[in-house]
Amino acid sequence: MRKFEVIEKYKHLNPQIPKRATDSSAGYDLAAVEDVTIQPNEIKMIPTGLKVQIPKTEAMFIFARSSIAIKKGLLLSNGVGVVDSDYYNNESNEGHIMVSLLNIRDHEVTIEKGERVAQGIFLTYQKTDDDETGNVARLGGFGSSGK
Ligand SMILES: O=c1ccn([C@H]2C[C@H](O)[C@@H](COP(=O)(O)OP(=O)(O)OP(=O)(O)O)O2)c(=O)[nH]1
Repeated sequence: MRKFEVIEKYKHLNPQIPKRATDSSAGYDLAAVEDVTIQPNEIKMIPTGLKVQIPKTEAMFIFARSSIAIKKGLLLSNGVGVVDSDYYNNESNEGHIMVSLLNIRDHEVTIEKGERVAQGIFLTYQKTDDDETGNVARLGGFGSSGK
């Protein structure tokens, strides 16, 4: 199953289900679910109001949209985001997909509700021959696996 869904507590804001721009576009455009203002040199997490079901053998990678960097001076602060399949419905934030942006301009920049800030691409990943991770389950959201 590969499917975007709305996070319960954001239903009233009516988040857009991501779409691809053309038939050959690889990325599903991810939009902000509410207005967010980012100060110079500040990193802000942009809520999408969405979660995503992903097959176990895949992850969704969050890549930049070129236009957001060129027009607004916003970069993905983490380079590329990785959304793991077991992030979906985790107990701390239900699997909320966030886009982490850094403002490199010398003035504040506002992202408006519905503005597309990044793109999600589904890719398969490989395991090493001697991988022994086994059945370790994710408990929470960001940073939880290292706690
Ligand atoms: O841009 C991002 C990056 C991550 N995530 C979510 C999905 C991912 O499954 C989870 C954990 O991300 P990651 O593994 O990159 O963070 P970590 O700092 O290594 O935390 P953890 O210990 O939870 O893996 O956070 C996002 O929503 N957006």
